[in-house]
Amino acid sequence: MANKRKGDTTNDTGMDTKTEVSNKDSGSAPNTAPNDTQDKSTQEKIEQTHEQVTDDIMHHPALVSPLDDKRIEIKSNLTRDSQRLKADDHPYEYDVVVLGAGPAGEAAAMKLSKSGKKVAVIDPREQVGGNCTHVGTIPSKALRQSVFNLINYRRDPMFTQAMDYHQVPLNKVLANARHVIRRQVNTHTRFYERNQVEVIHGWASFVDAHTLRIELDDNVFEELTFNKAIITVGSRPYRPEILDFDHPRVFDSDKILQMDYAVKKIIIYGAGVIGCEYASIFTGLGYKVDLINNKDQLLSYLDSEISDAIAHDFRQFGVLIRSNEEIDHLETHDDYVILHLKSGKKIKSDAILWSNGRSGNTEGLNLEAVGLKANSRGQLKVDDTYRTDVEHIYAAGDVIGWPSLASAAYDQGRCAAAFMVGDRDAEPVSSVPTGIYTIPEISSIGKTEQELTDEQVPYEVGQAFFKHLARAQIIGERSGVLKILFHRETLEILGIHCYGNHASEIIHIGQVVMKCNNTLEYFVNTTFNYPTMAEAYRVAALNGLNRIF
Ligand SMILES: Cc1cc2nc3c(=O)[nH]c(=O)nc-3n(C[C@H](O)[C@H](O)[C@H](O)COP(=O)(O)OP(=O)(O)OC[C@H]3O[C@@H](n4cnc5c(N)ncnc54)[C@H](O)[C@@H]3O)c2cc1C
Ligand SMILES: NC(=O)c1ccc[n+]([C@@H]2O[C@H](COP(=O)([O-])OP(=O)(O)OC[C@H]3O[C@@H](n4cnc5c(N)ncnc54)[C@H](O)[C@@H]3O)[C@@H](O)[C@H]2O)c1
Repeated sequence: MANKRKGDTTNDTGMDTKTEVSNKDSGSAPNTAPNDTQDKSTQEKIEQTHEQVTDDIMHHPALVSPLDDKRIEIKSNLTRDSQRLKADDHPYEYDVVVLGAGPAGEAAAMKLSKSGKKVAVIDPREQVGGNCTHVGTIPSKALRQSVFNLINYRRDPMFTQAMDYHQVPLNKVLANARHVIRRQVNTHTRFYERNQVEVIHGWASFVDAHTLRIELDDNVFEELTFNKAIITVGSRPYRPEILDFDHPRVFDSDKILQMDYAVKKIIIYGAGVIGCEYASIFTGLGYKVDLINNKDQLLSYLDSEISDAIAHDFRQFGVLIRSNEEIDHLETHDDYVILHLKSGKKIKSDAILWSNGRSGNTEGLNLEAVGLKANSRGQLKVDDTYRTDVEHIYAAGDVIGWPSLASAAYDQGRCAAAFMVGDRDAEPVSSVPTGIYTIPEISSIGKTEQELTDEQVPYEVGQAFFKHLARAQIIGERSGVLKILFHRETLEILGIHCYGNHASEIIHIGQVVMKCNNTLEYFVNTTFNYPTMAEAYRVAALNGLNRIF
């Protein structure tokens, strides 16, 4: 539970108490003030709130809801007025500075603030949320949802006939994503405001072990001093020198969000998570896709049955998977590109999306000034407490490499801060589920069949195919499977692998059961709602138990 501090304006439900006062003023809440003194103080509070509302509008003119033109209520002046005392004994301006306002930075800042530290978060973007909100997880998932809806409309005979379906440019399909981003920014801005974390917009680089230089604008710099720092600067697409990303037909996962023309055919180079998710998005939009994989299997770290299933479905939807291939060079023309592969193959297409890896954003940090060095992918090495080789500097999120997921980045940031403030129960992030938002989704936790076979663990498999589940039939899910791998003697659950829509949600039921050290019998001895997708666990468990003799 967070420490409640003087000046904290949130109550225990997370609601803003000043907003409640404002509601009373507008007559929407019952007036229960019992005496004159309280009436007077309520009136003062109302006036203060009105002053603050005007102040907020002046300082955050952009924070107006796009849907109803209502000002987003935030408490901007709390940060400016905060008279927070530094908890630590040191001569610096801040207890901790956090470099980067993505999920890792935000979680670190919230934990530090709630532990009573004076914190500043620095990020060059005008808005918080990091690459996750602006170019990564959020836009790609919102885009996927729009495409998913489009696919369902097209399958429905009622709409197929009514809709004159043409190829739509990607940036048009992104309209919904823009709303989601805006809402996410508003939500996260309030978190910073309410937790009195100062957000400074600029590029940070180290001057020495306790000083940062911030580029606020072109050639406008400011310096600040700090006792400790957490580096959460995230990552960006890796751009090999042989490609010209300024060319209008050459894209990476950031630039693709601006694609303003429709294409018929696209090459996706790199069949990792980003490449596979975009293969689903593009085929959903009706594009033909050449997916270039430098390995022999798609997403080879997945259970091979699941990996085979996605490859099979991709082919059905018009993706041509080219395995064990490597780029030689790319020929660019005004309205097409030709990819030359080392195997001698040539592929002509309207555009190319390069989705082969990411690099940590450490280049501009002047790490030498603090005695740190990033690896060849721009990533920093940390120990189990997220501490770098320099004692007072920690790092979390994409910049430390594995697993490079928003889900884990948030937990890593919080844990890094917890270790920094000396929480006894802090634990490093170790077990992370996979959630891949292809169409259909893939999600898994624990070991794969290949791993268990290599380790000579006597396991058994329980399966449930979605097509047999009542709920799946009702909602029209035709493909999908849930696989539970369990120890055939102890019935311990060793791995859960799910392929099909809602897989990324379904997996968490199994994750909890695993985490609580329940065996496969839990799913048989527990009554599930019917009809649900969760019923897949009961079906799979029974299927597995029937294999035991
Ligand atoms: C297309 C795509 C889809 C994805 N989908 C998913 C998904 O579905 N699920 C999932 O869990 N993960 C997904 N990810 C991964 C996820 O987005 C990242 O793991 C996550 O954003 C990492 O968070 P972070 O806090 O480490 O950094 P980021 O989100 O990268 O934020 C870092 C911030 O630091 C700032 N910064 C950089 N340099 C400096 C500097 N010198 N000074 C100050 N600030 C600086 C950056 O501007 C940025 O705002 C996806 C990624 C991509 C690219
Ligand atoms: N749903 C999700 O969870 C989701 C969705 C999209 C992206 N992501 C995250 O984004 C990250 C990037 O995904 P991806 O598909 O681009 O690639 P990837 O990390 O899967 O790697 C693709 C290939 O590029 C190579 N590579 C990686 N970084 C490199 C670098 N800096 N220089 C040279 N080669 C490099 C890798 O070895 C690999 O062969 C992944 O780590 C993934 O976790 C997650």
